[in-house]
Amino acid sequence: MAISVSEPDPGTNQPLVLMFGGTFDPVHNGHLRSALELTQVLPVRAVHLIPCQIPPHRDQPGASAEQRLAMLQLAVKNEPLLQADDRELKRPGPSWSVDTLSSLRQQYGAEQPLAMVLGWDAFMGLPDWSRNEELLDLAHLIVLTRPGQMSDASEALCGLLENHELKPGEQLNAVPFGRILRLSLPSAMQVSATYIRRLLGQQASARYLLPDAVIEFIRSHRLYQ
Ligand SMILES: Nc1ncnc2c1ncn2[C@@H]1O[C@H](COP(=O)(O)OP(=O)(O)OP(=O)(O)O)[C@@H](O)[C@H]1O
Ligand SMILES: O=C(O)c1ccc[n+]([C@@H]2O[C@H](COP(=O)([O-])O)[C@@H](O)[C@H]2O)c1
Repeated sequence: MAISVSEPDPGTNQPLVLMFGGTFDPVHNGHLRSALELTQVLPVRAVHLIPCQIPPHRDQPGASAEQRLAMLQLAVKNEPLLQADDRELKRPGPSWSVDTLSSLRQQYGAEQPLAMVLGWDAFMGLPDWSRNEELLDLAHLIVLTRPGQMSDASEALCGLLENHELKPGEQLNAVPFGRILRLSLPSAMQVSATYIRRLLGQQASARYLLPDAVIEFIRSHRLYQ
């Protein structure tokens, strides 16, 4: 994986805009609690939760794109900083994150500190992502770590961390892009959508792992049976 060489100009210390992408099949409290806690531990003006259209990298989801978006909209209702964002659903073809970050960069301008949030598992796959060498020229990366989940990073990722990891005392929003922050949030959860789909497939309750409104949507649309 090539290392980004651009050095961002000092920014204006504006609060961050976060992109939190996912398949969200379905969205769950691991995603939601993380998104909310990010707004509590960092200066954040908006979190864009963005369901992908055609996952470039995995089996097709059990719920349609429209259903995954609808569940996300129900989940973030009444949380003003969390936005269900349908920009990847409006774009034909695979949802490459680099295109989504370009679109956010265009929307907010060159000076805006922008960060892509991803779990450690997703970060492990970064060397295979489309045009991955452009990502850190567009945004910061916030990598969420969970106890017990950390596998070793490849040589390419170790190199990337060495060159881009935020130094102690540095603020992520002091520059618009180009840094990596590893973060362990206070209530990191083990829950996954795979586990929820498995429970629902066995007619077992998934209550308290995702919002009741999302459970009701799943029930009324007979998803994941
Ligand atoms: N419990 C969790 N806490 C924090 N982040 C999570 C959690 N589960 C997934 N993520 C992260 O959220 C993003 C979207 O994940 P995704 O929609 O694939 O959910 P998932 O639970 O990992 O789904 P699946 O089990 O179907 O792979 C990814 O960056 C992933 O690493
Ligand atoms: O752009 C890519 O090549 C790419 C490859 C794999 C994953 N992603 C994005 O990473 C995010 C998390 O993916 P997932 O599989 O955990 O839902 C989601 O927004 C995907 O679109 C992006």
